[in-house]
Amino acid sequence: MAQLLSSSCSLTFSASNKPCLKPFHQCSTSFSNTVVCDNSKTPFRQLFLREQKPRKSLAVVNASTISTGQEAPVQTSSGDPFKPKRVMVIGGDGYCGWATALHLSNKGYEVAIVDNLVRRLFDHQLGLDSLTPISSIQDRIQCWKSLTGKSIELYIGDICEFEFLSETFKSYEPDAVVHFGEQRSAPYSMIDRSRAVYTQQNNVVGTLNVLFAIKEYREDCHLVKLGTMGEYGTPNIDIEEGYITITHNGRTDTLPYPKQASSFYHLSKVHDSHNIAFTCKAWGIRATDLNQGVVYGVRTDETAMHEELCNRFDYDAIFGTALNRFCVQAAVGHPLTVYGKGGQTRAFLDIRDTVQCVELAIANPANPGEFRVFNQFTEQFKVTELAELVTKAGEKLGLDVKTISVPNPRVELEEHYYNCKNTKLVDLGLKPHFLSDSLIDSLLNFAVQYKDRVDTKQIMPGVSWRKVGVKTKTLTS
Ligand SMILES: O=S([O-])[O-]
Repeated sequence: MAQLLSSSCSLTFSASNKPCLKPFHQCSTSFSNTVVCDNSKTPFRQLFLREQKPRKSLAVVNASTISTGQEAPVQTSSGDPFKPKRVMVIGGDGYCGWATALHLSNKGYEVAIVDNLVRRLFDHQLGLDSLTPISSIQDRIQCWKSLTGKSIELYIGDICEFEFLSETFKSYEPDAVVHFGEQRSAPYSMIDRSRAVYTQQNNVVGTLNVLFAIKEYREDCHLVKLGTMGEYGTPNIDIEEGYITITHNGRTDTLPYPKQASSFYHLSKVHDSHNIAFTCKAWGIRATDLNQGVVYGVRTDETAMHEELCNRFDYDAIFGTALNRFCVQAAVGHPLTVYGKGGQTRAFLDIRDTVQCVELAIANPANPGEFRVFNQFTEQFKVTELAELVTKAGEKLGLDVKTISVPNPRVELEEHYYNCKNTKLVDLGLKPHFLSDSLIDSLLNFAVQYKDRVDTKQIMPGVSWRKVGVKTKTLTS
């Protein structure tokens, strides 16, 4: 069984290859507006907390105010206009999930967070920590309520356990599910066999369970699923939004764009996409796959409202995303670590655009049976370009920023063609926050503010795509 909160960071996986998480939710006591389950046998004392839902209708973003490009208004299966109000955010305690849950709540949606808090557990297991101190999910939600008067319901549990998920669905009755609840790190999935198996089981089974829950209990519910631009790999042709029209031997068809994922994590997202596409066809599920680029930034309008709402900011080699990591490296005088030649081009977006994109997808739902794919990013950069931008911004602040090339732990092209389409979210009304000097300045200042919390041992890559083996690793560097 996993030894939680162990300072020696020893980690054991159960025979089923899952980090041992159970039992996170066994409800027993109910009082006032909260249902609490306390399993005090786990060192990580978990609460299953569900505020009783007020059934009053709230002002919601009106789908009809934003142009969808669709000819007929989106309808429920009974023919009424479909206006989502109740949104379930799976993975709502994570980096993108927390920012999204608050944003949707702020915009007038009723929001429930579903999370098993495993992301916090990964940090304990691997000896990592967010640059920013983050409050417990219970304190975060309480703080939001006292600042805004808005309630967010909370369901703690694992969506891979169908009984938990079905109870949650029946209780909350979502109109839309935003699914961030996956192991989201490529390096994590390449640490060892057990993490590779965990990533694919967790991600693929979790999504499959969500699809079954929608079919069984909420057939009009719109699934907004976080995919990744990494599903496409780096083909030597333009990357379209989900589909490509091909003429072959004189015949033409529009087909799913080829997938060339390059880690067990990215492959889990490819498998998800196939399962979702199939269930849209077979069962009439309505779904949007948001193939998201690399997210940077930390503040959104909502998380900036109070320090207890502060989002996590990962800078380590497992969960840290490129630009955020470079800013922390610059702040503490660690050279920026470019992997290999650094000519890898990727698609990027500001976390303020993540929350905007999800809101747009929800407000403009897919039709029943439709499997939409949106490429969710705003700009493309080479890794070396990002390093140059951070170097320049650092110099302005008086920081001495150096860049080094480290042996590339990944198997990937280090120089390649890359040109991706991203018009669908813009057509729905996305107003991008492009990467500007002022954003990099503020990220750098942010990193400087918290630099005493930086553990430089977390920075260098320790997970190799070629050396991944069957022996369970307790440390990654
Ligand atoms: O919270 S996450 O996505 O690292």
